[in-house]
Parts: sequence; C-alpha cells; structure tokens
Amino acid sequence: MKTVSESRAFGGVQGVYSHPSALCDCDMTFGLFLPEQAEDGPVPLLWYLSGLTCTHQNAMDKSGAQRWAAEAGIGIVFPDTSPRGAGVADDAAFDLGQGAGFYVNATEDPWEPHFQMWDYITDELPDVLFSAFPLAEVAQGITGHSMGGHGALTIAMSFPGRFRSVSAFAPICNPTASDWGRKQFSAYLGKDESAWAAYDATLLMRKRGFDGPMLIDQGTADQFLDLLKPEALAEAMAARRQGGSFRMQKGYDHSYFFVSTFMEEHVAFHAAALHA
Ligand SMILES: N[C@@H](CCC(=O)N[C@@H](CS)C(=O)NCC(=O)O)C(=O)O
Repeated sequence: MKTVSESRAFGGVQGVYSHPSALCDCDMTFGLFLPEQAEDGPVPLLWYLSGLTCTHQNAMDKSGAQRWAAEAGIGIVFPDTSPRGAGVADDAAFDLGQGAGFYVNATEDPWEPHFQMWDYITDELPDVLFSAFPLAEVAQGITGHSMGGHGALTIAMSFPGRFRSVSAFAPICNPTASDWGRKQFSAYLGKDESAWAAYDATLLMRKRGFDGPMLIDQGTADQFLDLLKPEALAEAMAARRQGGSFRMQKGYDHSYFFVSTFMEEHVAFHAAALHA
C-alpha cells in the first residue's frame, strides 16, 4: 500500500492511499479519514460509496463529513467507484465504465477482468483497511450517494450482521426498472435479468429488508428523480414494515449541496448505532 497524501483535518488525518487490487487487477485509490480518537485505539468505520462520475475525491472534498466524523469519533472510508487505468475497459458515456462500476461483479466482456466492485468493497478493501488502520471491524455503518446509495443499500441488506446502520442520499432505488441500471446491468451482467435481482435495493427490500436502523434522504428538486425511483423503495419499505426514515427534502437537488446539508445528520445517525 502506498500513501498518496496525509493532511491534518479537524484534529484527525485525511489520508489518500493506493494499493494493488487483485480483484480489479489494477491499482485502486481510496480516501480514509481517521479522527483524533484513533490515536488511542480502534474507532468505528463508516463507508461512503460515491456516485456516477466520482472518484474517491468528490465526497472527501465536498461533503463536509470529516468535521462530524471527528466530533463523533468515527473513521470514514471513501472508496473509488470503479477500476481505472489505461488497460481497463471504458465507454464514452459517463454512466458506464470507469467512474460507473455500479458496485457489481461483472460477468461479461469486456468488463469482467476488472469490474469486480462488489467483491472489492465487501472483501478486498475491508482486508486492507482492518489490517492497516486502527478500525473496529465490529462497528461498521454504510452510506452513499446516488449509485453509491444503491451500493450501500444492496450491500447492507446482503450481509446481515455486518453493518449496524445504513443510510443513503438520493439512492438509485430500483435499477432493474430504470435507465440508471438496465443499461449497466445489461453490459456488466448480461441479458439474463435473473442475475440482476441481487443488485436491486427495492427487490432486496421486498425479499429480506435490513435488520437495523435505516435513513434515506431524497431531494424533491432532484433532476434525476425519475431515474432514482424513490417511490419503489418507499413502497417496498412500507410493505415489509421496515423500520427507519425515508425523507423527501423539499427543494433540494442531486448535488453535493444536498449531500453536505444532511451529512451531519447522517453521521450522527450512524454514530448512535456504532457507539451503542
Ligand atoms: N455528469 C452527469 C451527472 C452525474 C452526477 O450528477 N453525478 C453525481 C452522482 S450520481 C455526482 O456526485 N457527481 C459528482 C459531483 O457532484 O461531485 C450528467 O451530466 O448527467
């Protein structure tokens, strides 16, 4: 693992690190904020999965999360959204290929050799983090924005007991029924739609839900509302009697102005579960 940079932030350290990923078959970069409390021993970890077009950097630079994580005494990891590099397949579109891994394990050419983001986030990166940094594996929460909200919700529901809390900002809620999903799942997973269901938060909610606190925020002025399909997940949550909050935030759009506005509440929400 290589240290790209380490900067003092809110009494803690905002680091950027890169490491060779066997699963993605390329170097992967991630940001990790460690609060001051990490100097005295392992701290809880909040995962923040980013959206389309993002790298590890967008949320790290624009969400304002570090201040709240420092106060709460929790670490936050900001993984990249896809494998990258000259030898990695790409597409001219912003919503497929590099920057658009969709947190799935691709089975189709030309994506399969590198686009293994589900296993990268749930298997390889945890190994790196928990062996190299003072982080408590027993106290993890997960959140994300848009494509990353889809990643957070699907991963949380698929690993019962691993995450104590899950939240999402403007998540892609029902990708198998949206152009933010159908296009990418066709490319990454192939035409057989039965392979897609494991990566759809609404379908997972209908099937099993999440055993723990859940918080979702969605702006009413989001320019991508028709693609995100919050109504599908909200209906599935109600049908399952899933505990938690699904909040429509009046007037907010899809940007990091929305994410940073509600970040304090999301960090506090996770901190309550992680310090319990
Ligand atoms: N570039 C896309 C928009 C992509 C977009 O809004 N991405 C969101 C996540 S889904 C984001 O966080 N963008 C990066 C940023 O705002 O820093 C478009 O032209 O439609």
